[in-house]
Amino acid sequence: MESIISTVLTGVIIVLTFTYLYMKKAHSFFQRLGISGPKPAPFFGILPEYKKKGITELDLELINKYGNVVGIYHGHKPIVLVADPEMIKDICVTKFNKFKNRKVNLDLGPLLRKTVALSDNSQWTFLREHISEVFKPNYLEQITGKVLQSTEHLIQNIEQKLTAENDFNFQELCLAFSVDSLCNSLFGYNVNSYKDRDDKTVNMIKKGWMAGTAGIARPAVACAVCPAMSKIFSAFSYNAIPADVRKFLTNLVTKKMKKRHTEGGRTDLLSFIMTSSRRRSVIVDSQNNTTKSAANMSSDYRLSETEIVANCLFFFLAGYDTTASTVVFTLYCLAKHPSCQDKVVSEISNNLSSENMSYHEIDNLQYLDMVLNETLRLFPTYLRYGRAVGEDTIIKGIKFPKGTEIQFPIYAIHRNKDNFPNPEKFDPDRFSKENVSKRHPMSFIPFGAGPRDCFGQSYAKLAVKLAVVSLMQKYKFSLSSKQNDPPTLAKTFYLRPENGLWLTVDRRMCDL
Ligand code: HEM
Repeated sequence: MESIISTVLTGVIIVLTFTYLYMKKAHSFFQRLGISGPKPAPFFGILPEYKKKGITELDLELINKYGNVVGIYHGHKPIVLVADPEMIKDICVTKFNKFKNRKVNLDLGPLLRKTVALSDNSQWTFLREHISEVFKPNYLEQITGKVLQSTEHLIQNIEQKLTAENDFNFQELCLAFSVDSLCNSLFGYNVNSYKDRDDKTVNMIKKGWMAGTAGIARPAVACAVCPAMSKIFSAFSYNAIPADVRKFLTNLVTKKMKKRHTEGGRTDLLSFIMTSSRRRSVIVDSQNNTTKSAANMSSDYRLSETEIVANCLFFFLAGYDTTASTVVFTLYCLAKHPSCQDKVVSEISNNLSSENMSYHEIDNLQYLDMVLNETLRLFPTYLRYGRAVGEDTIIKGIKFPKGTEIQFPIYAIHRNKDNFPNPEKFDPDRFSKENVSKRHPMSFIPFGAGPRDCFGQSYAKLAVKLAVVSLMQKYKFSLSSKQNDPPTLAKTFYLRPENGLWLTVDRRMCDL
């Protein structure tokens, strides 16, 4: 008995000693590179701080205390936060080829692996080239009417609410607008999901969104604390997107593709993606591991079906919450600053000629653009983005070893007084042409930067502007007494108000 106990004890001591030595070595990474940062908590590094403070407060604190380059640990995984605009330019633009990919520490499954955002090197180049094209103005012009249909639903839902009260939470309404607008723009599926809460397509998309965003937090933490876990997840074929969502979306997209293939004549992003992919000469379906020459294909499209399904799903992961929260924060800023709201309203009434607003008319509203940029400066709904170091590189005397992960703390960069004096103040004039030209371009990066920036930004800006214009034409907004000011921010990866956003709505005497 005694010998069993002593063997077990010896085993435990050996395991603990190895774990301790591993942790010590992992947590000395930044010391060896001469990069400063907070002392990591054993095993978890900085992870517990996210729960306490949220990314926003934590990033502000870190950059204020340690400067524009900070070393932090997610569990045992080192991450360099870079907030220096010149270094951001080097990493994202000038030396892009050395920092082309994102660092993926957990394989999210074969479907998400085929998205532009999570693919690497030549697969990324190919996907990006074909898919990003459909977000160019000539295509967006054709889907403007579809986004407008979703703004009509938004107004119907507000009118319904106004029969009972004029004080309500806009977060839910705008989330519904965002998913409706994406469904309509992407597949021509015109839905009012705020009213029709049982809509199966929207519910499946929301389930996929939840699984692909908040749902990956725990597995990601497990891999950060114990890197060997990523192998275990792979061995068990971990898939971030539940099987029923994958099956539903695959059926939906392939059915819609067949219809477009046989009938044609659609104006939605899916049709545009199919057209754009025709130029591809070789088709690789990595799920089936097959390669075909496009010339031998009888079908009309050239991206594999799985690639198209994956990227359609990703548009919801990337655009659903971010677009909705941007509408909500813009309304909040305008409600809080009535003189800016008046300026937006007079710009609309002076410049918009017809009921049916065109892409170009909306794009020409310069003051609205300044308001949106200033909102995104204060409330960048995507809080951090990152790059992996592809080869050892020295920037401004700091060595970035190959394989290291870099993240850019957008919220802290936008609220740094060196970039934006008096940073807490809402002042759209910061985005006048003259003022923009005086600033470093990388001090404002709500959509990332360089060849791998967000190509959905043109769609997101169009959707937000159409929603804001449609609402301003009908209603006047002020802050509700139920709304705390400034709004408490949720401690999530995407920026959103914690308890929704409450606004008071009054009908304008006559529509603009
Ligand atoms: C206000 C809304 C949005 C914000 C704030 C936002 C922000 C961002 C940011 C910061 C990145 C990382 C860029 C980089 O690494 O340099 C990104 C990437 C991306 N976003 Fe967005 N996004 C928004 C909406 C959308 C929408 C609506 C779509 C698609 C319909 C979209 C699709 C993408 C894609 C595909 C990528 C990856 C690009 C690549 O890896 O090449 N985003 N977004």
